[in-house]
Amino acid sequence: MIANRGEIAVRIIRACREFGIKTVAVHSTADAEAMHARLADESVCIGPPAPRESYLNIPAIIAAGEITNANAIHPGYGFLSESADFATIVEEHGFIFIGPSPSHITLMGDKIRAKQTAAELGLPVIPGSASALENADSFAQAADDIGYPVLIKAVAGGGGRGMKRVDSREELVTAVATARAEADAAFGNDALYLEKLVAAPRHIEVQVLADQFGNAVHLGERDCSLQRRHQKVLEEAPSPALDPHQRAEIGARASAAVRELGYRGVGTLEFLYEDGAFYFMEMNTRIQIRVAAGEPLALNQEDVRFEGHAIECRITAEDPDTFRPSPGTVSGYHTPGGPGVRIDSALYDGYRIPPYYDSLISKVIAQAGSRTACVMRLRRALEEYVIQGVSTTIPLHLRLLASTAFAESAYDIHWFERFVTETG
Ligand SMILES: Nc1ncc2cc(-c3cccc4ccccc34)c(N3CC[C@@H](N)C3)nc2n1
Ligand SMILES: [Ca+2]
Repeated sequence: MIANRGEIAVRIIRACREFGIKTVAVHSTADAEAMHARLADESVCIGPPAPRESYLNIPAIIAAGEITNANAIHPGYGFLSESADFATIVEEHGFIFIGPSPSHITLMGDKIRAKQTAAELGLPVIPGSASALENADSFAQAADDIGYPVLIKAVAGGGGRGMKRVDSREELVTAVATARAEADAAFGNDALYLEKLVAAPRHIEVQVLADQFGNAVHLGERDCSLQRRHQKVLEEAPSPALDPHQRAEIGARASAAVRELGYRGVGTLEFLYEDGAFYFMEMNTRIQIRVAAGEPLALNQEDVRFEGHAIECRITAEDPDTFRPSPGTVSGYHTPGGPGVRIDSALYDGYRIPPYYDSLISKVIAQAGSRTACVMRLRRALEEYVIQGVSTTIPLHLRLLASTAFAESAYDIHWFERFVTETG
């Protein structure tokens, strides 16, 4: 059973069908005609459109698993995928949770413990306070030790929420008070800590694969620096910023850390990268169906080859200049094709994009022998893609691919937000 919707639910259903695994979809009343509900072997309505009454409604999701006799629940990403409570309840009800263990989710949800664990595993971490800080004096002392500018972060935070940049001693007290109130409101936990600000980094995600027999390999990295308000806009592999030596080095450290952690499954280790230095940020983990079935890895690091280039554009149903959401009926739909082009989407001709959920509607992925060829192929695919009836960010992606900064891969995590402001 897939406790999710949209393109990720479609992708999971496709993977299951190729293994001959029966699938159950859950959907809100707004998603009764959605593709994931149609593709699955069975589909169960779990409530009204509001996420807290449907895709975040744990009792309704568990009940759907019970009445369909599901034996495993896959959370996808977002929604309940990083909720330790959900993972625990799923396992308590006798379902396999196809995701990280509740203890791993809890560990990675506590940003201080996650950093301590990463450091113990030999990963480079961002200089900062070893624990949460209480009063203004301890913040002032820690900030003087670290050196301004510093970043105040919520221990229970993540995804960019609850971070506050502080450039001088004068701003510190107010910033701490504001950050504490925001953390309490957002996470019900006002614990804060301090880190040295990494001013203009790239965001690099290293993919690792491990089985429970102690084998772990890394599958290279994705550069996810092009983002807006913590939503990825475009991802590419390999990162244009890394040379083969750096790739091998950070990959080896990531797979060694996962091996040491005794972790099994597919995992992503997120790093900030600046001036040749990596800094561990967080670890996202998934369990692949095969590894969940307990099969040993069929490959070792020497078998892993890095060839060519791949770029993924994440298309949203938003106005390409104002980013105002643009739900509505897809009145005409034609997907690009040809060699090296993949479309991951739940759209179809006549589909009604609901206003209740996040605006990602499609991922266009191009692969080619070089970055230049990949950009040409991706542009051709985006120009071929027809989505009528709603606004999409396809024009913005074409502008991004045509920009000099992109061609020269001269961008950091902040560049895209400036680019849309200047050229919007
Ligand atoms: N010490 C220090 N310096 C700079 C940082 C910059 C970010 C950050 C800030 C803004 C956008 C980002 C996009 C991708 C990755 C990181 C960011 C950051 N994040 C964003 C979400 C959360 N994973 C941590 N932490 C940082 N920490
Ligand atoms: Ca993450």
